Amino acid sequence: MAKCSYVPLFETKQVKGRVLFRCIAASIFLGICFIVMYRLMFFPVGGKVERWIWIGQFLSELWFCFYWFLTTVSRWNSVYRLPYIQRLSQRFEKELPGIDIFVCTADPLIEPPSMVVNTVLSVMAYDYPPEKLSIYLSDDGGSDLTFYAMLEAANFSKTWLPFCKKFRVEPTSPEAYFRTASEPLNDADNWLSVKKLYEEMKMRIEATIKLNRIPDHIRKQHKGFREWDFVLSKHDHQTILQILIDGRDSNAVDIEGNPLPTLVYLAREKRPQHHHHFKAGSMNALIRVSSRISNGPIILNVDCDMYANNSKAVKYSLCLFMDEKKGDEIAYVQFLQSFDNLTKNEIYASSFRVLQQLELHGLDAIGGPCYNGSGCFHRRQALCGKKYEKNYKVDWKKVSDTKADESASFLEETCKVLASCTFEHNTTWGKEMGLIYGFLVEDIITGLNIQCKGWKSMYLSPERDGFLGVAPITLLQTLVQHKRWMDGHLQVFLSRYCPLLYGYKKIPLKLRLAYCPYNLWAANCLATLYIVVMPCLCLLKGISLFPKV
Ligand SMILES: O=c1ccn([C@@H]2O[C@H](COP(=O)(O)OP(=O)(O)O[C@H]3O[C@H](CO)[C@@H](O)[C@H](O)[C@H]3O)[C@@H](O)[C@H]2O)c(=O)[nH]1
Ligand SMILES: [Mn+2]
Repeated sequence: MAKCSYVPLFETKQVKGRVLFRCIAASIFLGICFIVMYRLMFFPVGGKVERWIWIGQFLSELWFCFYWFLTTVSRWNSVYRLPYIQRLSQRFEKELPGIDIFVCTADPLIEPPSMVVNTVLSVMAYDYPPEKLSIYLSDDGGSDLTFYAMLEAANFSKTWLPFCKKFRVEPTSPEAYFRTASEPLNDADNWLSVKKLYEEMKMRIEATIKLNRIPDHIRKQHKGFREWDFVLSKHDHQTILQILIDGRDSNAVDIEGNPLPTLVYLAREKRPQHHHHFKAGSMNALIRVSSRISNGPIILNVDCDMYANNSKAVKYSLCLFMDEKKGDEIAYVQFLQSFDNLTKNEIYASSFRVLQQLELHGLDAIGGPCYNGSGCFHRRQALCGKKYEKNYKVDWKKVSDTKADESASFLEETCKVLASCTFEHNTTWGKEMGLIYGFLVEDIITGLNIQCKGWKSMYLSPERDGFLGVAPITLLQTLVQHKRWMDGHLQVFLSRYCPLLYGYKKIPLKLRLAYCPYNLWAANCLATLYIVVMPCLCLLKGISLFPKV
């Protein structure tokens, strides 16, 4: 392609309202100056207790000022990206790369297989050539119930994919779609019959879950069930790998004869004496297994509780990765995460609106958003630990066709070792390669590490949300999640990966500072507790905190 004909595949725009935001920030800064002046000028002279309380308050206030400064860094300059998928289709019609999609699930009781099925079907139905999509489900629950649900999904996809195309279904999760859509005027019979098929499938899955075992007549339907004869428990079993749909097989077609995406079920080996490293461990096993089977240069990671809500998301992300000028330095493209179970007043602020709609756009302007675990497209090489080198260029023609040519059963057997407990021994998996182990927020630390290797990341928030998930909505769920995140972030701050030090000379200072409000989220509790408790105690004791007039 001639260089002079370069037309960008995406544009970067400034978020509106910056001037207003900066005026408000300036006024807050002025307020802070007054507070500091007040604390210094009216320092109590009499009374030892008063003096110490005063100092405590002053320190708490200084902490909040510092925290405000950190958050302001990430909000100062916000940008958003505008991808042009028409240009992408025109330019790369034949060279679109393979996409490997990883869905993680861990427990059939907490994450019901009927939900997992919906997530898997939603990503199978992306508006993208199906022969270039490979979906991998990692089942850390090692459950034959989840495996059975995947068989049902594989079967239903033969109807669902052509249906999505015909009726331009959005969202492509059947549960979410049928919840709100009503039948069209034309071809209502067909529409209703597919809805019925879906409901029957859902009922079959739920009945099996209720039964809590796979009935014999179903067990006979697939060779894969025989694997469970050797499963001792969820924490003690061999690798189970089954290619449920082999996209390379010319017989793997939907009811209209179009090819289907590849669908793979993986339950990596688990043994009580080996640490499994939670989601990071399962992602790393998926990276290795997929590299043998489909080896897509781009990997999408979604949690099983987050379905694809925008069928164009793959193409949107490719507009960024494949842009000739700016694409080659991007390691990952994080999508805004939204939730479809939010309560009206959202009393626990479970959707993290300020983070999602403001701060991540700000981070995007100063080096890139963090990796948030779900709804994120990765460049395989960057995720596998490659450092960014100047003038690194991808030849999309070369990487677009890298599938294995061995038979599915051969692949099933030979890939098992890649997901075994001992495979990672004496390797850099979990340290330099793949997702990093040992942190409660493996996503954040992995994203930071990738950025420190010279890569950029970008943030996408299309008008129609890319992904919709399930947020905690009860107090208990919220406390558990927030505590885990706070712990995880503080752990990052206190580790050798502390952005301020680890990122020195690797990422911009602004980005290092912008990571800190999240890392120091837990540390806020000390100042907050002081400010909340002390004045009340003083009131009870009759200690005056204000200057006498
Ligand atoms: O041993 C495990 C534990 C969890 N998971 C999966 O990891 C995902 C995230 O777990 P969840 O309990 O839903 O955590 P959330 O707090 O909702 O997840 C957010 O925060 C996590 C880090 O704390 C990230 O891993 C997630 O991607 C991010 O969406 C789910 O799909 C799980 O199935 C596994 O695969 N194996
Ligand atoms: Mn979740």
